[in-house]
Amino acid sequence: MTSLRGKAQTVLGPVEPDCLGYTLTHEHLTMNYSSCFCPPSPGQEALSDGPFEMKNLYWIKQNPYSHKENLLLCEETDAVKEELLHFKAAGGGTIVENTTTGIARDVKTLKKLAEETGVHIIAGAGFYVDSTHSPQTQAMTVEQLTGIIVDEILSGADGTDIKCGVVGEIGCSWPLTASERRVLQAAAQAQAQLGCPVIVHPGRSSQAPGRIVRLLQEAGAKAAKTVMSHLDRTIFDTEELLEFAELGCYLEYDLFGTEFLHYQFQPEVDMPSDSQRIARIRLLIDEGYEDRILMAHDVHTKNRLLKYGGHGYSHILKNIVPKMLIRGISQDKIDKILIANPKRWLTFE
Ligand SMILES: CC(=O)NCCS(=O)(=O)O
Repeated sequence: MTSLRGKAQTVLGPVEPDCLGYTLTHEHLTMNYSSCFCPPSPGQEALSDGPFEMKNLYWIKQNPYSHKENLLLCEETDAVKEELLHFKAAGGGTIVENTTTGIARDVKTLKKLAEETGVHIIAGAGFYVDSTHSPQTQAMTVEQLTGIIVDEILSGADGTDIKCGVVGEIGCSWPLTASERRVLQAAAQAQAQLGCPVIVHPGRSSQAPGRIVRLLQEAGAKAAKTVMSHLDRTIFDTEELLEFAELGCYLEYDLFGTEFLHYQFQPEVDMPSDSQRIARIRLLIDEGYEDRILMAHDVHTKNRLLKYGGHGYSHILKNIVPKMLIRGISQDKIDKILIANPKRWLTFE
């Protein structure tokens, strides 16, 4: 328990959770994803190094991780600011910015964006996947990692006094590496000490989410303060999904707007469409999990921005909510998913 009890913590300081409003629980406003570059298919190297052009946009949409410039969301602060103003005009209130150590978190830029747009921005503490862990991170004990995470929440991140308000996204590969396991245990200890929200990026296996939640629980975390991200690309089987839901964590469908034929990180998986995501959410509501569902876009490459012909940060509010209503999901349930559930998760206990 800390003085943050009953509050949510934004990059501008603690706020009353009632003021958060419509909340996207998994986005990035500035990050560098070059560490996850996927070499292009033979013969496509020139496209990979080339600039954004109208005639390349479809290729970039299908191969987002093979276009080098596309991975540099950190270069687009002006465009992101404009988009945050659109998000606010569409009724948006809060964005949880999940960039952690390893993919170029920039809390100073987040603070400036919050000041200039009036959107509440909540920054993430902790570490991304193992391939981005520094040798120092790899060598740390759970206690040392816990100390860093707690400090990022209580004192400030990256040498600033700008404080994080969630732990994560904590990056996990499949299978989990030893360093990732220690980071998860540290996230759990930070949660036990501070009562803070935690959010996890699972490895690409349907077994990963369950393993992670159990590991967190064994290390002292509460499933009810934990979000499992990227379920859209991770659990496809209905029985497996409902079994996982029983563990009691938040179930996040956060790749809205991502529609492609070929999922570069895992070609054997068919990335669902937005309509299929809505159908999964409908199923979870029908099965009684409406208090556990969260939604977001996880914008993390340039091509997802309006500036590059993408869907932007307002896609859920402008396009997905109307479609959810058409599919029989009531406004009351939508408000649970986009307001009440994020608020409960983001409030420190
Ligand atoms: C930034 C990030 O981790 N995005 C997730 C991409 S994935 O394809 O869902 O793993």
